[in-house]
Amino acid sequence: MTGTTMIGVIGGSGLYEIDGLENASWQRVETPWGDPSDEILTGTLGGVPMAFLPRHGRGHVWSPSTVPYRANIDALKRLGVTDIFSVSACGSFRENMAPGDFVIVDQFIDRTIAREKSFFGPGCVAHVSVAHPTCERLGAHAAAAAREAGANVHEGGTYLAMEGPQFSTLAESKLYRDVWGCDVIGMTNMPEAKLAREAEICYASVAMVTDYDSWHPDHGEVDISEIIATLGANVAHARDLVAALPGRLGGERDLCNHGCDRALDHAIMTAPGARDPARVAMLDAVAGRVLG
Ligand SMILES: CSC[C@H]1O[C@H](OP(=O)(O)O)[C@H](O)[C@@H]1O
Ligand SMILES: Nc1ncnc2[nH]cnc12
Repeated sequence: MTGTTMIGVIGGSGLYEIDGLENASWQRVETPWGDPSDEILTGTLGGVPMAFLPRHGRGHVWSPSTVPYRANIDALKRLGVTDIFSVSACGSFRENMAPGDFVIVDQFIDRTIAREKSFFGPGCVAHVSVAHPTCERLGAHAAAAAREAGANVHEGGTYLAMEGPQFSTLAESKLYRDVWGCDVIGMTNMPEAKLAREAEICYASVAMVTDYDSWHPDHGEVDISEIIATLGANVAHARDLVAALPGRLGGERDLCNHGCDRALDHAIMTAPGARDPARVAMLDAVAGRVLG
C-alpha cells in the first residue's frame, strides 16, 4: 500500500449535492487559479474520505465555457483527492446507448476552443500523455458501481467535447457520429480530464445519456426540457453509484497500475534553472511532487 484513498466526485448537470456523507461540511478552497465552481462538500462515506464539487455550482451558474476547470482540479488535489469520478449528462450517437443509460467513457475528441487547458505554460513547460485519458482501473470501478446502482451500463465510449453552449447542428452531429465514430457528446469533460492527468489524479468519466443529439431521425432536435426530465429520472442512479464507490475502492491504495499518479515523472521540459519561480509557486499542489 502506498497511501490513502480520497474520492473526488464532480457532479454535472442535475447533480449539485450528494447525501450521506459523515462529518459533512462545505469548504471554501482557495487556489492560484481562482475560485472553484463552488465550495466543496467534504466528509467520509463508508469510512473513506470524499469530496464533492458541483461543476456548474449550486444553482447551475457556470456555463460549460466558464467552468473554472483549473481551479476545480487544483482544489481537489489540494484537498488530497486521489481518484476523481466525473459525472456528466451527454447526448448519444448510438441507438443502443439510450436515454437513461450510463456510458463509462474511455476516449475523447476535444473540440473545445475557448478554455485554459493546462496548468503549465511560460516558465514551466510540461507535456503529459493523454493517449489513454481515463484511468482504466477507476473506469472498471465506475462500471461496477453503476451496475450495482441498477443502471444499464456501456463500458467504453468516445466522448466528443464541444464548446457549446448551443447544441450541435445536424451536419455536426452526423460528422461526429458517421465520420468520426464518436459515441456520446457533451460540453465539459475537456479540459477536465487533461487537467486531472496533469495533476496526477486518476480520472473516470461516467456519462449519463439524456438524449440522442440531433442525428436521430425519430428524435429530431435536442430538447432541454426532455434532458431535464431524463436527468431527474436518473439522478438517483448517479447517487447510488457514488454510494457504492467507497466499498469498491477501499481506504488504502497502491500505485495506479495505469500510471496516472506518476504522469509528471518525465513531463517537465523546462530546465530547473530556467523555471519561473512565480509559475512554479502556482504549481505547488498540482506538481509539488516533482517540482519539490
Ligand atoms: C443540461 S444539457 C447541457 C449541459 O449538460 C452537460 O453538463 P455536464 O457535463 O456538466 O453534466 C453538458 O456538458 C452541458 O454542459
Ligand atoms: N446532445 C448534447 N450535446 C451536448 N451536450 C449535451 N449534454 C446533454 N446532451 C447533450
